Amino acid sequence: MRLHALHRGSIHAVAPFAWLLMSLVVFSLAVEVRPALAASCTSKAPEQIVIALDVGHTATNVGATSARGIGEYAFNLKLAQRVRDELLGAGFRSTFLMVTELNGHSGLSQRTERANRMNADIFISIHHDGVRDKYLKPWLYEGEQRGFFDDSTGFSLHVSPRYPESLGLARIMADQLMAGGLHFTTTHEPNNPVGARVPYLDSTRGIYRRDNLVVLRHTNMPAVLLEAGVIVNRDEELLVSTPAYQAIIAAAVTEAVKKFCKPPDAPVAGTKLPSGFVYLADIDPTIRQDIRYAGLHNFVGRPVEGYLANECVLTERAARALSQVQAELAAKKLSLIVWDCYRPARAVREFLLWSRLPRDIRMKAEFFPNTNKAELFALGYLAARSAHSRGSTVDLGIVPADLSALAGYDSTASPKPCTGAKGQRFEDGTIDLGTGYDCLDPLARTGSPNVTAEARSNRTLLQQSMQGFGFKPYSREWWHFELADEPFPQQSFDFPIVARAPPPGANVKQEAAPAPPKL
Ligand SMILES: C[C@@H](N)C(=O)N[C@H](C)C(=O)O
Ligand SMILES: [Zn+2]
Repeated sequence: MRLHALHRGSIHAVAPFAWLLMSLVVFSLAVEVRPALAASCTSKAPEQIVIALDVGHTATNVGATSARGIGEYAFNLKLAQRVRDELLGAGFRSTFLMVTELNGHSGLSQRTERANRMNADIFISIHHDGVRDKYLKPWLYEGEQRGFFDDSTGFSLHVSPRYPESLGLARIMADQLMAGGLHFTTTHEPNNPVGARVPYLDSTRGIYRRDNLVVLRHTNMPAVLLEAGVIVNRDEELLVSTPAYQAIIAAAVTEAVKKFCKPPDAPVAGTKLPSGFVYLADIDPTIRQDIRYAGLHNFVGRPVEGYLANECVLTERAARALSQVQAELAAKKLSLIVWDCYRPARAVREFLLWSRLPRDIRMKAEFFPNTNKAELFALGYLAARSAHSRGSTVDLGIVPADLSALAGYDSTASPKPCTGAKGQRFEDGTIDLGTGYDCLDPLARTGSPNVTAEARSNRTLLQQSMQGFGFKPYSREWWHFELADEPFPQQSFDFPIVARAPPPGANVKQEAAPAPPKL
């Protein structure tokens, strides 16, 4: 992929390529996370799962040029054919190779329209990586002047943050690629000038966040762009062309599709919760919910592992106690809002891994402006064995009962520190509680004298309301409460949070998938 053509921040630097840039980006950048859906393929037999394999670039607009002068398109086509054969061989009989002739924006729209029209379950765009032209070093190959860059190696995966399912697919794919012995590239990190300079969605797996790639944003299905290797690297160009390398990629993609569509441990919507657990919405639908770790607006800046739905799951005992708090607050024309409830142990592991990556500080400005990320666990803002995983702990605040809609989160807007005064920090609709939620800062200490008198009194109201029904507060975080008499005091759970079953009697229509159009 031609990198200079993809990075918004480099418009001036790449003026000659502006037309190409225009063709690859869309300018409506407000990011809205769509509700997590179970992958549509989980309920289908392999031969019914429609897979659109998009060959990146075109025969006349070839993308990056390899160290030996070959257009990226040729690499993409060959690899995509190899991946298609592997998928077909594994029983995915509805795999279609998408080759586009049109260049520019129309070509990109054509790709997404085709995939949408054919009701594809999965969209995978195959690419090979380059670097910005100005970082290429000259060399002579077979008498021709060529450009190379040997410092970059490895694969990368790119997804739009609007679709949590895409991130799920990318994570499985990255794991498979690494299990095949490949490593991911750090080329595209924000502070690496040679690459796309985009944030990670998962820095442990080489998954980058792409807000503005047409093929990822406008496809109506889980969509992943795979950069299979770096063809401006002289060794890697040779490596990616070998049947052995292509076989690893093909096997990894196929295995990822298998796991994504038939995950052994990923229950689909409506799967029964372990005994003793409930969906809070089934116990008290009046309690507002904004499960932050299921979306982008949290301190890691991405949906966290195990949070596949924006649903509060708790032990029944905790949910019933919370409902009593809610009834008491309703008399004051107030309501609870929950931000985190049961937390799968895998999410805690992800927090731990994330805290060890010093470069990933994208969310610092809002969530921990004054705290060193490496110390978040030591300082007690995060627990390595969290009470949340026992199912009776909840993070919550108070909103006016008549609050209409919660303000949307725009991840592209300038961050507002959570320590700012009400009106200056993110407007979460709560009464003034002194900081935003998950403000990992001394100001969030429940008894902090440094917040306004109104915030102190509101914290006291929250604390007294919760203590009245058996919850213990936590001195470091005004929003965190643990049920004292919890049913599972010694256990840590790790089941994923999935969507609730539709209410009984709901008319769920099962439509037969239309035959995919000929490409
Ligand atoms: C991170 C915050 N929401 C939280 O819940 N912290 C406590 C200490 C935890 O991780 O259990
Ligand atoms: Zn908490």
